[in-house]
Amino acid sequence: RHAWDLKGKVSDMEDKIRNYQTRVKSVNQENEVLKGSMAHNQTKVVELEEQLKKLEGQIMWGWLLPGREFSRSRVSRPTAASCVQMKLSVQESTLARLQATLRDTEEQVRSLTDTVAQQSEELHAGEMERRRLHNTIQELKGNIRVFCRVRPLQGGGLSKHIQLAASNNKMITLAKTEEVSARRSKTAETHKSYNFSFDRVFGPGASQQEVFDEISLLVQSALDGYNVCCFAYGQTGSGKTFTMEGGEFDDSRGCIPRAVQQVFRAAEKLGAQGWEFTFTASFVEIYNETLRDLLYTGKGSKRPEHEIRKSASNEVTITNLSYRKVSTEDEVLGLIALANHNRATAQTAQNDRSSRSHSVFQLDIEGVNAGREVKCKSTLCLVDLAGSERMVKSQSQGERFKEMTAINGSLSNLGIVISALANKESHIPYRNSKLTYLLQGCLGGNSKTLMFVNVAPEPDSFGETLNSLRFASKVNDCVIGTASVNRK
Ligand SMILES: Nc1ncnc2c1ncn2[C@@H]1O[C@H](COP(=O)(O)OP(=O)(O)OP(=O)(O)O)[C@@H](O)[C@H]1O
Repeated sequence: RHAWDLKGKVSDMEDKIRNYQTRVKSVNQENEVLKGSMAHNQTKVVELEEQLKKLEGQIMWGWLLPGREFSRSRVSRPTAASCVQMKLSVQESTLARLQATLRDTEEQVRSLTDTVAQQSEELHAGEMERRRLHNTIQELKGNIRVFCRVRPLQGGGLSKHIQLAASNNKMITLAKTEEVSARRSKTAETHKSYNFSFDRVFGPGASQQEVFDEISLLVQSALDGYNVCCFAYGQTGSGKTFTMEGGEFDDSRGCIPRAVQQVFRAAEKLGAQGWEFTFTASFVEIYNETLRDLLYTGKGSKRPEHEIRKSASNEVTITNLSYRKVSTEDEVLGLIALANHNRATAQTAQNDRSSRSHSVFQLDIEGVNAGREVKCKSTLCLVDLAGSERMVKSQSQGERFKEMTAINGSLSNLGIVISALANKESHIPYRNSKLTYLLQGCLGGNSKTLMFVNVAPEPDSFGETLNSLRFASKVNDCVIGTASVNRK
């Protein structure tokens, strides 16, 4: 392949991965068959050994008490003795046969054990190779990706000012026709259109499953030991929460519950290859540059304050935050429900608060393959950002002004951090906002980042949509360095 033929390389890699997956599947099946036949043989060995013992007992019995069973019969002693002799020799030859079978079976068990060990070695090598190939594909696709998602109009369909390219699912055009005053109080029409292209554009008809299919590869990367951060950006009501959390029905579930399901299912499969995972979940809200624990269950009056801290090993933690060890999908879903309850309580106290706060769900993943002394550690971070509308539109005052300043500050700092990372600047201003400070482990060189830009299709959202798409396309232009796996 030519060096520029990234698509070709991706498709080669995908073919390779498919081959590996088929091989791993068939090795797994062979393994199962071998294990079954080994168990069968082992039972047979036990049976044979028992038979052997019985026979040996009988022989001993025959030697010690020759003719015992014939003593009361009418058969004469010499005949009885020769009968016993015959019986004994039959038993001795059976014994010899059984001993030979036993030796054969033991040999078979040994060779099956060797085969199982060799196949589990191959399986492990296959898994490591799958991880390498998977990561190469992710790197070819880019460590920062931007997806655009257009929400359906209230009554269905797509508004006239938004056009999506049917050919490649990657382009979106915003078009506007305006009347402008011309000479002698006449008016003229001007037509303006703005084109944007992203890694993927989802139209209003895209299902939650279709959207998740695109990010599930990144979720796999999180299990393979890479930090992954996925966030939804867009104005209030554009579909961020729907994309991240989704609705209550099975097919309307969003990225967070689907990602959690994938993580637990994949971890269970890897368990068969000796991997053991531990998961820690946390859920935090950033409102007006203040952190709030969404998994807090204590008294409202005793809510602690939180600070972001960075350890010597550059790990970001939050003081007094609930870090919950979880081991099943249901436990995490329970925590998400608790977070929603906590958010709803704050929402009643302050109208529309959730639109004006960022919510950050983090799942810390630690994997150990004790038999092979391999470890990996990563964080999957899924963020529903605050509404991105500009200050001018909301004509904010007082408390609202403070909120808008905090939101605009943190969102624009997010853009600054991403572009500083892309430009490989020596100083990355993570500390300028709580959001970037908290996300610093999941942004940048050692991570894979995905941004959703959510778009509302209503004509009166034109300005905000244009603004969001401009921000997203700046992020899209960033190429962030190669992610490295957190493996020991
Ligand atoms: N793709 C979609 N398909 C169907 N309904 C959607 C879609 N996206 C969003 N909606 C609906 O549109 C409404 C607004 O969406 P949502 O609450 O997700 O927006 P948001 O950007 O998170 O807003 P906020 O900033 O207020 O939290 C909701 O009723 C949601 O169910």
